[in-house]
Amino acid sequence: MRSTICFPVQACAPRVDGGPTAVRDGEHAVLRDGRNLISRLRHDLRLAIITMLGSVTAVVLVSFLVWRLTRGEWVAAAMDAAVVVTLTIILRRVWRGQYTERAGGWLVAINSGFAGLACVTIGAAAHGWVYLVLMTNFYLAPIRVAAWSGLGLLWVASVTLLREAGPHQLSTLVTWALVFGFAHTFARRTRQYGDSLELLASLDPLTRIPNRGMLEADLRHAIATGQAGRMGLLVLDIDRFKAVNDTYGHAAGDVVLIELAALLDEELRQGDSVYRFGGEEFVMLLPIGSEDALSCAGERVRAAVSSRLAAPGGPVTVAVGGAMLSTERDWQDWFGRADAALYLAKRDGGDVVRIAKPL
Ligand SMILES: Nc1nc2c(ncn2[C@@H]2O[C@H](COP(=O)(O)OP(=O)(O)OP(=O)(O)O)[C@@H](O)[C@H]2O)c(=O)[nH]1
Repeated sequence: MRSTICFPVQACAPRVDGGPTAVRDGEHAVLRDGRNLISRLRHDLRLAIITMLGSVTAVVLVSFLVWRLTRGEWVAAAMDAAVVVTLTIILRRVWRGQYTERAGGWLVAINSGFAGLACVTIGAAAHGWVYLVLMTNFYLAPIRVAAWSGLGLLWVASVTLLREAGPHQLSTLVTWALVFGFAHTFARRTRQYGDSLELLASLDPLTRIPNRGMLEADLRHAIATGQAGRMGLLVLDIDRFKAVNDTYGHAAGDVVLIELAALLDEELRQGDSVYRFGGEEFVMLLPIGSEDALSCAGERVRAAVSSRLAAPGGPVTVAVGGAMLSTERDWQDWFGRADAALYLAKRDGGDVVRIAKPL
């Protein structure tokens, strides 16, 4: 099956004239930013927790600040003000989509520091905050940062708690430790599930090789890192594959696809990658220096397939189209050149390699 490449729709240029329309555009932009933020808050748990904790901490600190000002405690008031300003900067950056992880780390440090300070200054009244901070730290920052901050807080809080020894203090200490342990385990499990999901999302379920999403990401990366003249792309399409399905059944077709993926995987050299683009079309991305070298690589793979791969009815062959990365800025343009070369290989009867001319 030939691939269909979708090109992005050209974005409309924004209006630059003044007057009432510009004011309305400004209002629309504010509304749009607001809607974007709400949608991101719905989908990004860490962003939602940073927003909730950051806002609540800022509001609580502002009330402390006012209280300290009325009592003339200037140094403490200045410290509160500094933390409120820091929190506001973090929240603004996070809402604009910048530094979520770093901001989370700062928030973890601020929250743990303040919870520890509160234990030292107001004692038992701050114990509820210790639970909250121990738990939320793991949603805000990388596990290691959260764990060390949590251990620091546990240490400070325990020292203040054990000034008076008794069953109440022991019970509080044990429940803090348990909350910390559960939050740590839960965060590790969640990260493992996240990693497995990411892996599943990047692999083709039938052939277990990287899928089209991975290919697009790698093509974009090659373009972004300036690999022009140093990266080549081969697009392979099985010849008359429909006949295999129609004659021997879909399951036999699936076996051919799996075996082809395994064979291409075996043919990879250092730095090469293979992907299933879709249907019976596969792609190889190779660090390679010229059209001639790309043609040789395509020929080697084509010959390997025709000599080693068989369907129930006989040998399987592939048509191969290739293109070196040139001045393209979009992966679709690069892929489009290789796909046009593949079209020529198909037109010439398949089981051949055609490489796109240099731009
Ligand atoms: N078994 C199986 N078949 C698939 C899969 N994906 C696509 N196909 C089949 O691939 C075939 C593609 O048919 P065509 O586009 O006509 O391609 P072709 O028969 O190889 O013809 P040429 O490319 O012109 O040589 C169709 O029969 C699809 O059903 C899959 O995952 N498993």
